[in-house]
Amino acid sequence: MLALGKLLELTLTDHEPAEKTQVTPKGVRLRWLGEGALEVRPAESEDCGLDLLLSAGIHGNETAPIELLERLLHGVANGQIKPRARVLFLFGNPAAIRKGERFIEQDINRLFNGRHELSSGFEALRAAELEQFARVFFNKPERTRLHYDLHTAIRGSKIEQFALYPFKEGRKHSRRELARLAAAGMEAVLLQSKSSITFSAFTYEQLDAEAFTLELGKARPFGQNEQVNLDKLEERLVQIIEHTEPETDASLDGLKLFSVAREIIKHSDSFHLHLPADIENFSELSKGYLLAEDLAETRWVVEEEGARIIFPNPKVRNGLRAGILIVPDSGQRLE
Ligand SMILES: O=C(O)CCC(=O)N[C@@H](CCC(=O)O)C(=O)O
Ligand SMILES: [Zn+2]
Repeated sequence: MLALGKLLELTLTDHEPAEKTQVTPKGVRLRWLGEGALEVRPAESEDCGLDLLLSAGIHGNETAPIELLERLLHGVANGQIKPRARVLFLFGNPAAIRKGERFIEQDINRLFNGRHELSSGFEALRAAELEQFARVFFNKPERTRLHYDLHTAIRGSKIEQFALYPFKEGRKHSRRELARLAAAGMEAVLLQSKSSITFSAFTYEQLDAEAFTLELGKARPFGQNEQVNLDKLEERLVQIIEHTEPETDASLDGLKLFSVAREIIKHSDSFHLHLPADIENFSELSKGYLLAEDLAETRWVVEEEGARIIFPNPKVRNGLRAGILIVPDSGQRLE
């Protein structure tokens, strides 16, 4: 296998490859762009016009998606996968991946869309660098742009695999992309209703990519991911890369849709979340339930019918989201 196919090994050992570009016997070009960043380019005659960004390890302890990208890259480097799309592989937070932690100083996934400029430290610098990798990758006109940012969650979930679809004023969520996600094994999609500071929000809002955060199961250390079944997603990603994807049925039968009712923001150290520590994502909360309290007698009471909670986390920094309250969505505003 070409040495550049070992991007994960290079990243884990903080090693810069001697040879930055390598070409497979079939004319597929692999180019190392920097730490944790590798571009794959098919021969011009094979290129199907899709630019696909695959990122993982934005949170360093979310290893199943990192292992998935490594398998795909090995497949490309040893000729088993025959790319017809340009693909950018990114490992988001190499220092945190090496330590097996979500982040070192601060959560990179709260530093996009300009937030890194208001901050400092290496995670802010890395967020700026990731934005630049994405900006350069998606700068070619008249090509289709797609970004999947792969994650796993801190806690168990009543719905194991789901996507978060960013929001931009005046832009509609695509039914076709949702059908593609369903075919890739996603059981639910959360339609965002406001701008955000995550990586997928950046590529969606600023680079005009179709972009998603994919949540794929529970975060576990390297080599302990046998409970995270990524077969359907892997199969679909190979088809997207090879341009052999079957036409997807545009009906969204079986795919659950949700929208954000409210983001729960932790304002102070007095923030208290009234949920059991082991509560699962998508747990239902009844109307009238006192979800959280904060200083100045702030109270978060559930008012919505059919409300559920995802990503509850009282340990986030003040000013950041400590959970998302979601409600079922009819899908009427899809394009
Ligand atoms: O399990 C959790 O609490 C967080 C899992 C995770 O990392 N989720 C992403 C979602 C990003 C998005 O909102 O698109 C995150 O919180 O960064
Ligand atoms: Zn994550």
